Amino acid sequence: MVENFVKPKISQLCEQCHSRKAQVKRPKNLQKICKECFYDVFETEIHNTIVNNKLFYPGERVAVGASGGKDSTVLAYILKLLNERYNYGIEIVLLSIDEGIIGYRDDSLATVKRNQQQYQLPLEIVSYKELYNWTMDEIVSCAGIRNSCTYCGVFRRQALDRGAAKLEINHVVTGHNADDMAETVLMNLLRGDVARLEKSTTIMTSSAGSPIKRSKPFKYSYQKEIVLYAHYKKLDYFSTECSYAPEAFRGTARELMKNLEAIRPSCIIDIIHSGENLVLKEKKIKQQFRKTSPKKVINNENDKHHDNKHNEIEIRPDGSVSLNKGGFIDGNRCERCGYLSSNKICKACILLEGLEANRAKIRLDNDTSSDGAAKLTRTLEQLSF
Ligand SMILES: Nc1ncnc2c1ncn2[C@@H]1O[C@H](COP(=O)(O)OP(=O)(O)OP(=O)(O)O)[C@@H](O)[C@H]1O
Repeated sequence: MVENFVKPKISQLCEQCHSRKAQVKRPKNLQKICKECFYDVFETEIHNTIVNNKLFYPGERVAVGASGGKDSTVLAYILKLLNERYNYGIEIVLLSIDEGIIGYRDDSLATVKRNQQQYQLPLEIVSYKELYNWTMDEIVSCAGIRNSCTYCGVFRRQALDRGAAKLEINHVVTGHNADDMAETVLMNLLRGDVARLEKSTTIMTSSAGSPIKRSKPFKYSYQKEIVLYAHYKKLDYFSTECSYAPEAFRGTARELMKNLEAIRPSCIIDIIHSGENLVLKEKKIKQQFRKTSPKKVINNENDKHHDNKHNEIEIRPDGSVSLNKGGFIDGNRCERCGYLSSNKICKACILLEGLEANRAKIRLDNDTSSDGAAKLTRTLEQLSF
């Protein structure tokens, strides 16, 4: 990807400073500028996003969700730089989640550990294994690869919250960029998911029931510019894609957006602006909920103690999974794990329940002995339905 930008054939003066030689064609607007002006506009745009949206307050402790990838590496570098340059007065900590993906996350965490040394920032690592007693490798071998992004997404969101809570930090910043956001708008639009569409461009969010807010300082930063910045600044980042398949529909939306971007570079920002200015009529939201009736619902019949609505998982026609939200009540705690949740049972526990049941079934299927049925009964009895 970087190769497209490394040596642009530009033999003219920078359109910004008009003194140095132009070396970069900005992916965002195709402006031909010198390296120094590129650093300046890129950093200043992020600073403006932070200031205009009042993302931080002096004295605030902020955790950077650090995956070792390009986005979060550039985010940690730039936040440290801007904090010193503009005196935000924030304290920055790196927070990494080890999902347990051998050959991918172990390598990227090695990068984060080097970043910790390079940027002299504290680092906290929280693993799925310690929180859930499952690694993503175990989840995929039990539940298959198809819905791996759903499991990983739910667990990571909660793990970032739990990691931040452990550090007594209320604010996690992530490296989600303009491309990610435009993709999400497109996906929700194409799916007709009007409820999500309205929220998809919000710069600061929090899960219902959680005191931990999440923000995206790269909301307006193009992925290509982030890569370019990391490349010119020689930042140390991990560039391998996750070993498990990306969410199928997101991949399609990404492809569509890349094609649109090739014709019209501003389309990424334009899609975000469209999303920001979208106002929905209340009546239409209600109609939308009726339209998205589940194609298939996994429902735990054994749950006699809880309202079954909380345990529904909808499998959409595109193979993606959505969990039933039930009624939101702020300040609730999950009845199983005790962690903050807007539902009686948090999403992570609902997924874990399905995984445990699946694991028991797999054990039985692989068990050729005659007392297999009795063993299954005993295993199911041990599960905390
Ligand atoms: N294992 C992790 N630990 C901590 N934060 C994470 C982890 N995985 C993702 N994040 C956060 O979520 C953001 C979006 O992650 P995602 O995997 O969707 O995108 P990405 O483009 O690959 O990001 P990156 O280049 O930073 O890896 C990351 O930039 C990072 O801030």
